[in-house]
Amino acid sequence: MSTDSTQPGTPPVPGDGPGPDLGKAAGPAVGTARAAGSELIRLERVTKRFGTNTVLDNLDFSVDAGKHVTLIGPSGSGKTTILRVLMTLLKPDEGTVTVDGEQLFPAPEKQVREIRKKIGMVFQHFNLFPNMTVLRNITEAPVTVLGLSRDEAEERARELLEMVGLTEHIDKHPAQLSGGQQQRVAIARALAMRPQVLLLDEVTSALDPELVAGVLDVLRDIARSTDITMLCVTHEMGFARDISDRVLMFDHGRIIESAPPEKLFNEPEHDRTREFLSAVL
Ligand SMILES: Nc1ncnc2c1ncn2[C@@H]1O[C@H](COP(=O)(O)OP(=O)(O)OP(=O)(O)O)[C@@H](O)[C@H]1O
Repeated sequence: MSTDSTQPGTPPVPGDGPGPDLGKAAGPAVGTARAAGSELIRLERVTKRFGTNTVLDNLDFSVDAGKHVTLIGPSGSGKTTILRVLMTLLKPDEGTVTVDGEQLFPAPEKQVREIRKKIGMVFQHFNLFPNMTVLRNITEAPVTVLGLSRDEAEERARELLEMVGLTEHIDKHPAQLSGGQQQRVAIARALAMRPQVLLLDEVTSALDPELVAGVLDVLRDIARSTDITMLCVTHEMGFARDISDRVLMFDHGRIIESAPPEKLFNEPEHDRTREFLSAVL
């Protein structure tokens, strides 16, 4: 299937819009090259329950390489749970999850580790190592997990810090930075692993309002100038509109509407989507 698909019952919406222009990638290489258009993530009939609470309900969707897909919907509808399943932080009760053609549950530990290297995640709370400098925060995993030399890792880190506009803060510790700056370090740290897909979980929710725009601008730039696949959970509808090839509207653990942003935001088909958008826009 050449476009991101949705669960059965959701009408397919033609046209994901243009994919990223792979030829115009400027700045540092942030992802691992992967044929655009091939399927990178697939969830099939995924159900996750916490006790009697069904948080993901027989969910099907896929994301093609190079696409930017955004999950929106009310609080508690299961958006973050999807990202946590992809990160193998949670195991679904039913269904299959495939990343780059390899199944995650069950999978041998070595395979899980290899799949995890293909996935970068940025969390709501930046989760930086407080005792390490900015540079060390970014180089640590490439050195210890990927086996890069420290010189190679530092060269990559410097390119990424330039991209997120933090070159002059390279030797500082997280506590010396604003929340927005810390989040930009977290973005650089995720990209330093050259993941195929970047998962973004409400990355601006913990920031003071005046710091939100700087972080979103960095992410817009990454979306525009690189070929990385993005799966974002966000309450920033303007951002979702700007960067997404497809927006998925969640409610009660199901995708109730899936469409390119211009369609979903301008002409939503479902009453629930209209109701949600009128509350948040
Ligand atoms: N570890 C857990 N144990 C029990 N319940 C959980 C756990 N994690 C999530 N839940 C519940 O699962 C439901 C979905 O949570 P999730 O965080 O995925 O929602 P969300 O759509 O991302 O919400 P928000 O927009 O507020 O972040 C919620 O009812 C939440 O309370």
